[in-house]
Amino acid sequence: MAKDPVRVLVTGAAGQIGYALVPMIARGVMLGADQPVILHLLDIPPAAEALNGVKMELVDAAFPLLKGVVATTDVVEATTGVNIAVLVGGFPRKEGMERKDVMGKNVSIYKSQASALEKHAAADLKVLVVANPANTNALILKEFAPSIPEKNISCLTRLDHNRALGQISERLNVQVSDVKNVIIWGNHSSTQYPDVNHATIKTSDGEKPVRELVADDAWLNGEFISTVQQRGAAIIKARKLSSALSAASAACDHIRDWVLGTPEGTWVSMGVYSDGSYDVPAGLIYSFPVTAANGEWKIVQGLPIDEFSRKKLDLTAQELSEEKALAYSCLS
Ligand SMILES: NC(=O)c1ccc[n+]([C@@H]2O[C@H](COP(=O)([O-])OP(=O)(O)OC[C@H]3O[C@@H](n4cnc5c(N)ncnc54)[C@H](O)[C@@H]3O)[C@@H](O)[C@H]2O)c1
Ligand SMILES: O=C(O)C[C@H](O)C(=O)O
Repeated sequence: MAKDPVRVLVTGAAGQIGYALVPMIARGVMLGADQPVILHLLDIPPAAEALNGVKMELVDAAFPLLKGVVATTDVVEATTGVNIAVLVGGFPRKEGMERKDVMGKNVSIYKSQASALEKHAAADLKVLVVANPANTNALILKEFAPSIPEKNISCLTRLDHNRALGQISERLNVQVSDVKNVIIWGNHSSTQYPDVNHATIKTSDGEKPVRELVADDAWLNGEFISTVQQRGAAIIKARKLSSALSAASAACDHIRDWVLGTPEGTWVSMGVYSDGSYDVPAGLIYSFPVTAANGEWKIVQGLPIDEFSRKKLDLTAQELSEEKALAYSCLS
């Protein structure tokens, strides 16, 4: 029997990530090739005409899985009945700006969208915040939507995770699909800690540690980390626009693994509400290694953390605590 359609909201749908993301969702990349979807697209009035153009193209693409498109500038209409919300709407960082510069503009959007989602979305709503500052926007959303379970609110660090896989694959000239279990800890910002201490590569002799195969700790502890941390800025410098196709693809990976489950023996990185695991302060949205099954994620427990890593986990937690305070000061 055909499945009932899932309603997926994309905010900022007239923007560049939105333009890359909505066809992926309509093709089944996010929820599977047998899952019909109804797309809810929200943007603000100045972008209404462009948003309508996106809707026209979705109709023109004749996606078999796409059962309807609601394109609107009305937050209530956009959020009504949605099962999944991918929140991309906001102001992106431009060349030379730090994420903190976009804080004030964005957290107030997330406060108001929290209320709309709380009132109008489906009871099983899962939220992915993409717009920066992604962790802190997600935290504000959580705090201003107290009836949405905290386990249903997340932010995107899968792009950073995928970037780390990509760097290892390039360095060793191996298939990216043979690299797994890197971790992004902390903030989706330049303080994030891309950690390869538990990462492995599939070889003809079984799985081998990334550290052993790379055999260059100076690179792994230095340039590798800074390349992943600074990749967003490098894309902005090259494109004069922030990453879009890779962000859209990562958003699909994030929701797919959350809803359909992570492969056996594999974890991914998700920004989720901290419960104090790994001595990360509770009450932050922090990126952890997670596995998922039956639509629920779980933080991978018990990984040994060495002294080098500990400092980096703490540094990015510190930044998130400061962002939280700054967000509240912007809202008051
Ligand atoms: N977490 C990540 O990995 C990651 C990666 C790339 C980009 N980003 C962030 O994603 C966001 C979107 O990036 P983009 O390049 O698509 O930007 P963009 O400017 O092209 O698109 C943003 C869209 O949001 C709309 N918008 C603004 N306020 C809104 C509101 N209140 N409600 C609904 N829509 C609203 C704008 O009109 C615009 O169409 C930015 O904040 C960017 O920094 C995050
Ligand atoms: O760095 C940015 O602001 C853009 C985005 O978050 C990215 O990681 O590409």
